[in-house]
Amino acid sequence: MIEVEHLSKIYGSHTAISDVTFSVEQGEILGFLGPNGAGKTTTMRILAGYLPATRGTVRIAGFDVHENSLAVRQRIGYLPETPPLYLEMTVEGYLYFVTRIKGVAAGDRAARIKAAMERCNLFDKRHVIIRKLSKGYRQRVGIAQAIVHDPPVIILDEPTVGLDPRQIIEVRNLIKNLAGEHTIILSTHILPEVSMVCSRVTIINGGKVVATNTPEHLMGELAGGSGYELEIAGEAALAKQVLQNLPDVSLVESIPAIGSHSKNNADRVNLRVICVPGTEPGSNIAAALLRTEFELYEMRRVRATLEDVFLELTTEEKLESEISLGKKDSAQTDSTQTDSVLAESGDVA
Ligand SMILES: Nc1ncnc2c1ncn2[C@@H]1O[C@H](COP(=O)(O)OP(=O)(O)OP(=O)(O)O)[C@@H](O)[C@H]1O
Repeated sequence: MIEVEHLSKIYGSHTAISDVTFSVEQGEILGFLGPNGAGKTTTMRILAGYLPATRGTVRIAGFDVHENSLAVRQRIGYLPETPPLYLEMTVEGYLYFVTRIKGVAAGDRAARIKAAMERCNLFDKRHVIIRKLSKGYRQRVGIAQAIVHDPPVIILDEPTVGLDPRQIIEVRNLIKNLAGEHTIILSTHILPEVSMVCSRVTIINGGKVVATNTPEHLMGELAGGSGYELEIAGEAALAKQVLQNLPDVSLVESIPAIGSHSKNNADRVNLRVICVPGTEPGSNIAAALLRTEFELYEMRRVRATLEDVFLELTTEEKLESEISLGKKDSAQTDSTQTDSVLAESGDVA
């Protein structure tokens, strides 16, 4: 439904995006994720036909954005970072105005406006002047204007930015409910938004696409899979040898004490076992330890998160050649660019 190929945009001497390629299938929600300045808004504006690309092509529903701009505009709904609202109009009056400029047939307008207001939970506010609405309601009006002509494709640029946690949940639910009937591309720098709302994600950094896949695949493959943390009594070197020989175990390493008992018992050993992505050798690990008469005091699952993937792909300095579950902490400390992303993700999760 959306095909973006080798897209570049150069502002003067500054390359904002370079060779960006991805596609969005009919009915799916693609998250376009990247840190500040990565090129998200530039890409969204080119997709929506508001900005010409320097190089590359965008096709929406089979139409080239550059060559068939009008046909594309009729088929997309676009919510820019700042919704284009006329503050002195009522909600209903504004949506009526939008249906007129989007070319909705006169006989269909009332029904389309009612459907959009109901979808966005705005019906009770239909006679209210937009200036008097809260930011959350204004965002709903922004989404209503993007869907009022029932476009097959919806482009949303940072749709939850500046909203409070309750409004964020409402807007995310609204977006999820639009999927299926509509194809949606959603730009964001908020990690939980992607896991909660999107079926696939394209990660952009420094104007370049660094990964495209499902959140689950990215977490499983790129962040090195999941693992287990163990507290046992016995000799660390021997335990490592036993565990390293098990199928589906890719790495065994010592870690600092994971519980207070560990700190108070000199014979306790703490280990992290990293597994081959997609495998679950937990029961084999426990059985092997008990068979070799190690005492097992604690065993817990550690899963890689989308944050691990995001940090790995968007942190300027590569930390180590191999990603391991243990790298997350050091990555968070080293990355200044992604601190705000992580702080924000914590706020709203
Ligand atoms: N009109 C412009 N002229 C010159 N440079 C620009 C212009 N618009 C954006 N840029 C630059 O292009 C790069 C990408 O900007 P863009 O706004 O697309 O990023 P973004 O991922 O949307 O960032 P944010 O999350 O902060 O909105 C940035 O380095 C930005 O400074």
